[in-house]
Amino acid sequence: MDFEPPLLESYKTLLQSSLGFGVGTGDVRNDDKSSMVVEICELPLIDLNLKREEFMKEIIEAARDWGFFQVVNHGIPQEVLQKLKFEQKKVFQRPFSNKSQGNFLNLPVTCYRWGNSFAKNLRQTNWSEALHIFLHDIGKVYQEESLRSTMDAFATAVSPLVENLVQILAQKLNVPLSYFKENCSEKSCSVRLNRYPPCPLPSKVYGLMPHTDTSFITILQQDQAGGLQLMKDGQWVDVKPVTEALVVNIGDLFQALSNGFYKSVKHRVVAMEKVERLSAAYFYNPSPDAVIQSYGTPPLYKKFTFGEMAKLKQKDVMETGDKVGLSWFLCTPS
Ligand SMILES: O=C(O)CCC(=O)C(=O)O
Ligand SMILES: [Fe+2]
Repeated sequence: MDFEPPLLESYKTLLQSSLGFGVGTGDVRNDDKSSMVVEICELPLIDLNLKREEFMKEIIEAARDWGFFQVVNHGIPQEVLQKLKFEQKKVFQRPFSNKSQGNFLNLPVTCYRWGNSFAKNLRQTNWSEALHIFLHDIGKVYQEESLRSTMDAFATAVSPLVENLVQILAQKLNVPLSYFKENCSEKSCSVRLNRYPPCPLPSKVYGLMPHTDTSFITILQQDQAGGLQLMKDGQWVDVKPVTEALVVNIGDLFQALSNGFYKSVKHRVVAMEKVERLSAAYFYNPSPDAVIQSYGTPPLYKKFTFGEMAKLKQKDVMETGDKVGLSWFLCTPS
């Protein structure tokens, strides 16, 4: 299994110190009272074949109340999604030495991530590996033609869906209709392929640590393994996989733009002992110089550029293992 990243080895010190001090239950899934109960519940499931006014209303309500929803009849051919899964499985089976050395697939060195080298405690662990590719870099993967063309087909198919969704969400606000065309492009959006290997200590670490996405919105394809959870009314809730559905979630930028009307909700992936899990996320981001302002009175957040936010995030993650995110820009700091 020379493709597996040495996750256990990398978390050895954190695991040993947690055992030594016997912190709480030692189970990251129950790391605060609010997370003791995990309910199985179904997110709003929205059919994009309904009348436009009907699904628009459902989308706006779900983004406001949940920050998450699932869509069916989304227009992405199942064949593209299945092919992506196949290619994704294949690419992660390349030897770890190959994946982790710079220039993997002719991509920038930061494209491949495994575990979390900044983790300061077990709540910041990721039992996973990921390939994060900006759309304008997909062409660089020319030596792996089937992976390149499949990622290209995925990005091309998701693009009209994501543009449709942001227009619907923006219509409710006073955001100029040209806002997204002017600020978001191929250069700024990205795809992240995630792989969660089976984990021998699923109660000690996360598959993916709790976080909010920095994007405007994220479109996610998850497989049937389950494990994705979101925070709803102070409790962790399972996002049960629905065949042929895609998960959509609001990111920090839309929360800011909507003056807090739409919610960027914390989510995480629990580690699983027996099964491998794959997911693919499409992040709809603006260019670094895009100005994000809160459309609402009084504004909750000061104006900021996406570049400023990204820099702060990087600094916070390096120093503390986690990001502060939008709170940096609150008009009245909490
Ligand atoms: O794998 C998942 O289901 C979630 C992935 C995710 O939250 C992310 O990549 O930001
Ligand atoms: Fe996420």
